[in-house]
This record gives sequence, structure tokens and C-alpha cells, in this order.
Amino acid sequence: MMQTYWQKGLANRRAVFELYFREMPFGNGYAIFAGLERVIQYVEQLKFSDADIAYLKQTGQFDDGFLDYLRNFQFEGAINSAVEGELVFNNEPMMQVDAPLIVGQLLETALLNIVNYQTLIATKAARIKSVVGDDPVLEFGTRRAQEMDAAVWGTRAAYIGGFDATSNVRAGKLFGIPISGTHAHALVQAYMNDYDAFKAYAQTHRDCVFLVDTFDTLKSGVPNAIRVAKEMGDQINFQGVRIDSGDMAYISKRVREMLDEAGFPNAKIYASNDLDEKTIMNLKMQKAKIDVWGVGTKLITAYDQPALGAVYKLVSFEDANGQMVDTIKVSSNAVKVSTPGKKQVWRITDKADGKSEGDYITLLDEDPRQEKDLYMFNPDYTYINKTVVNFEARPVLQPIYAQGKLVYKVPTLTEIRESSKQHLDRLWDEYKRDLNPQIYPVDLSQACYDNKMTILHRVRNYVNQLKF
Ligand SMILES: Nc1ncnc2c1ncn2[C@@H]1O[C@H](COP(=O)(O)OP(=O)(O)OP(=O)(O)O)[C@@H](O)[C@H]1O
Ligand SMILES: O=P(O)(O)OC[C@H]1O[C@H](OP(=O)(O)OP(=O)(O)O)[C@H](O)[C@@H]1O
Ligand SMILES: O=C(O)c1cccnc1
Repeated sequence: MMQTYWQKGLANRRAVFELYFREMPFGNGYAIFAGLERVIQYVEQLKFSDADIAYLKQTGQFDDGFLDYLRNFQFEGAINSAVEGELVFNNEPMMQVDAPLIVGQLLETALLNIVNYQTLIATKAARIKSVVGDDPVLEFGTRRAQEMDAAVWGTRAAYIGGFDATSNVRAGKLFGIPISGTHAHALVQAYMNDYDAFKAYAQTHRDCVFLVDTFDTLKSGVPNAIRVAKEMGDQINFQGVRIDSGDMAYISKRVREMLDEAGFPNAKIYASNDLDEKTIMNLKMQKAKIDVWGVGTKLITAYDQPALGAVYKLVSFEDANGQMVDTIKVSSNAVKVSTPGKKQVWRITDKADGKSEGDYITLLDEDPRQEKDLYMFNPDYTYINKTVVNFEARPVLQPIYAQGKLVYKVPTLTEIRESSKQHLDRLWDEYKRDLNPQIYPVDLSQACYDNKMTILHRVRNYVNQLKF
């Protein structure tokens, strides 16, 4: 496509692409945006090396002039985006690229790859965090992640979504995420008994969590953990035990009794084993005595919904006369009809209680902050509407790149994680429940809606007059 644009003189025409997803992941009421930091890393290193050019040349598909153009390629144009930790919803732009067509086109796959995955994992993490409440929840997923990159960036996304620490030390090093972990069954198997294994571990560590289910949790694992904790006394910080199999409600209650009776009421019970928000909620309902949750596979692979399904659509394009013309992608499936025009997403909150009223999508020349009353209507069911007064409107898309230069000060990961919590506080609980949440309003302004209808009719008329 880049070669076509380049050879046919379209390469430098201005094009606006927007990235959005169509359905809320996991049936959740909100999603947490993540991926911007890696998008920035990608854009900063975006160039074609001599080896890249040589590879493209030997395919025999590319013109020498075009390859010369690629040799000097660099990002130019603008990127506006939701920032990491921001809440985002279906059918609203999360990211917008306003650049020469050839540049915007090149970015499509990388941006989708990054944002699709990281937003999905941050959202899954937030769902899990919403059921663990204030209990610590640890990311244990690396062994099951779809390869190494997914493990570290997925861990970062999980941290944004509310996880507290990770067993992935590389993610700790790269991003400053707290690291935390216990030990595996292999240690106990290597010593062939719990006592020797725990003792050896205790002699070589200060912080100790013993994995107690290798042979028999209640008959061997826990009694031996207690024995070692008593023998080592102040020489170790006995943090607790981990259970990784069996009926975790029943076992955790018995383990709690044993630890308390032995004089370790502060020792924590860690649990892991294919946990997710459903099993955790269920275990809590059963009053399982679990203090710390280790979650791996089901988080890092987004087990119940492995793709977010975000798309990247051309919404406005410069014509041969230098005028911007809004564009549409039509489909018989209503949700697949794109919304034309370069847009802004405004988060509308009630000034009185600070809670979100909904999102309001406008064309760029509109500013709802100038309005006293805001008429908001559902673009699919226009009879569902409301007029909002005494509101604040905050633009969700922020300038990240302008004229090819990074203009955004990247926050720390701690700031991002904190901002995500604050955004969630401003959302009504009805949108946050994990089963059948209320649908958060994502509305189009009248001008944006009318523009869509006009362009839709124009395209229909064009198709209807075709004769073959
Ligand atoms: N009381 C409980 N209520 C609901 N789910 C539970 C309860 N206890 C354990 N689970 C979950 O049920 C599933 C049990 O899995 P499974 O039977 O494969 O584990 P296991 O046989 O105990 O251990 P292993 O991992 O060694 O196979 C896990 O997802 C676990 O988290
Ligand atoms: O269950 P997850 O949420 O993915 O959490 C990580 C799991 O990985 C480890 O198990 P391991 O790889 O040894 O497998 P097993 O316990 O299923 O035998 C650990 O003991 C956890 O059970
Ligand atoms: O530290 C742990 O206990 C751990 C880490 C990763 C996966 N499973 C367990």
C-alpha cells in the first residue's frame, strides 16, 4: 500500500486514522487503556535499516525509487491518544494519527498490536482487582504468556490495572514494578521432604513463604512450615505459606487454624492455581482464609477473551484540491459502520458529585465546554437521551506527537496506576460490577451524528447509481 501511495502521488496527502474497539472486553463495563509507552518507543525507533531495505529489495516487489524513499523514512505528523490508565469505552477513538497517508498507514499494525494486547490485560487485571479488594494480588503469568514480550508488557499492563507485584524479575527491572514470589514444587521434590526443603530455603532467604502442597498440605506441608518457622525464629521473616491445589476454601480454613494455634496469626496464606475473578469471588463467598492471591494463566493470556478486536480506520483524507474530506466504511452490520471525521472524546462529569455522565464525541471544531446544557443521545437509539447541566467536559485524547516530535511528558508507572484508580472512583458502581454492568453512554454530538448520516447517504447514492 505504501508503494501504491508513493507511486501514485497520494503518499503526502493528509490522512486521519482512528483506533477503537467495538465491543467491551469480558462483558466489562469499562476498559483501561494501556500501550502508549510502547507505542512511543516504537515511533521513536521507526526507520528502515540497510538490512531491511536489502530484504525488501530481494523480494522483487519494490521499486528502487520507493526503497530510496524508505531509506530516509521517519515519522512525521501528529498522534493524539488516551493516556495510559484512562478509562476507555467501545466505539470511541482511543488513539488518532493525523499524518501523511503513507506514514499513518505504516503505523496501523504496530499500534493495533500494542494497544489491543495491553488494554486487554489492563482491563482483565482491573476485573480481578475488583474482586480481591484490598488483598494483595500478584502477577504469576510468565510461564503461560504468549512469549516473552507478552510476559513483560502484560505484567506492566496488569500493574496499571491494579495488580500489586510480579514474579517476573525482568519486568521489575525494566519498569520498577515490585517483585514478589515464593518457591516451586521442584525445591521440595529435590529434597524429597518438606522439612529439609523449607529449612534449606529458610537458611538462604530472609523473607519466606513456603509452598505446602507438594505431598500433603495438612499432614506434612503446614506442620513442617511451622516447625521450620519456630526453629528459625527471628532469623527469618516468616511471611506465610502458599497452597496451590485441592479445595482451597476448606484447606485454607484448616491452615489458618493451624497457623493461629502455632502462634503465627500474622502469617499469610497465599493461594494460586488457575485463579481468576470468578474463582476468587467464589472462594471469598465460601469465606476461604486466603490473604494473598497469585494469578497467572487466566490473566496474562486473557483466557476468556483473547482479543480486544480494536480496529484502525481512515476517518478523514485530503482530496486532490487540498480539502479534508471525511470518509466512512459502510457495512450491513451497524456496529461496523465507522464514524467519519477527526474527533475528540469528552468525558462528561457532573460537577456536583464528580461522577461520569458519559462520553460525548464531537467533531474537532466543537467544544462542549462552551455549552451550558448538553443534549446527549444514544446514536443507535436516538430516543434514549438526556440533557446534562452543571457539567465538566474533559478531553480524553491528548497530544502525544505534534509535527513529528514527542510533546507528551511520559508519566511514571506509579502515576499511571494511581490515575487509573482515580478514574475508576469517578465511575458509578453500576458500570463497575463484573456481571451484566450498565452500559456506559458513548454518544455522538448532533453535528458528528449528522455528518455521519450525510456521508452514509452520499455513499449509498453512489452505490445505487452504479451500473455494470
Ligand atoms: N473451594 C473452591 N471453590 C471453587 N473453586 C476452587 C475451590 N478450590 C479450588 N478451586 C479451583 O478449582 C480448580 C481446581 O483445579 P484442579 O482440580 O485442576 O486442581 P488440583 O487438582 O487441586 O491441583 P493441580 O493444579 O495440582 O491439578 C482451580 O481453578 C482452583 O483454583
Ligand atoms: O495457575 P496460574 O494462575 O497460572 O498461576 C501460576 C501457576 O504456575 C505454577 O504452577 P505450575 O506451572 O508448576 O503448574 P501446576 O501447579 O498447574 O502443576 C504455580 O504453582 C501456579 O499454580
Ligand atoms: O512465586 C511463585 O510462587 C510463583 C511464581 C510464578 C508462577 N507460579 C508461582
